[in-house]
Amino acid sequence: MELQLALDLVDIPQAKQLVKEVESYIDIVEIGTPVVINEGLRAVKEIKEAFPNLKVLADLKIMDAAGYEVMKASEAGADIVTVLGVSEDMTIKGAVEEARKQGKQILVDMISVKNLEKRAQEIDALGVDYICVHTGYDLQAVGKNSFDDLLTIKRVVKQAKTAIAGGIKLSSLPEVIKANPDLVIVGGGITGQENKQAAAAEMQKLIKQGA
Ligand SMILES: O=C([C@H](O)CO)[C@H](O)[C@H](O)COP(=O)(O)O
Repeated sequence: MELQLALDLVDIPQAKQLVKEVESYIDIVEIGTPVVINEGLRAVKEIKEAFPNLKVLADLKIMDAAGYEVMKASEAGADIVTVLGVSEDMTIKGAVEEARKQGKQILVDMISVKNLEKRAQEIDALGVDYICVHTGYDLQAVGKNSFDDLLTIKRVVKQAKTAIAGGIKLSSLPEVIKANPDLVIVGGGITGQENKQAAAAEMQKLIKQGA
């Protein structure tokens, strides 16, 4: 099980400082959608250059023109690029095709997917690398989480790795670990803590011990 740090509400210098603090405790650093909106793919490039040993995920949440966008994110240094599960199969196929050409990976974000069980099976058959259940900020604000959704994809996904994102904190991490996803994505659960290094270290410890 891997740990991904999601960076959403920072600029590039703050992102570098944050990653420096926690780099020994994480496997993947996510350049979050708001960072890409504010800073562009330059943020992906600068973080990959500064931390070549970490995998970098570009959270583009692609909805169309995936081949082109995966190509641009790959050129910037992304190892993994996100595409939305609600997009057309053609879009997801285009993303996978380009990722294969570039030697990169695709994570499909299932945010806002209505029939999760059916769509997860369809997307799994398209050859993506990760399928991720995700409760975004707007639903987190009304108390939702993706723990049941994780159990659903764990049951039906056969090829892809499984991932979970959205509001995961140290207190809820043991419940997530019990469901055994391949990837746990944490933003505010680390970046919102006073001692970010301690939070990341504790999360890595729980993940390594399996609870
Ligand atoms: O993808 C995300 C969100 O849509 C904003 O871009 C976050 O990176 C993801 O939710 C993880 O962050 P936390 O919810 O703060 O753990």
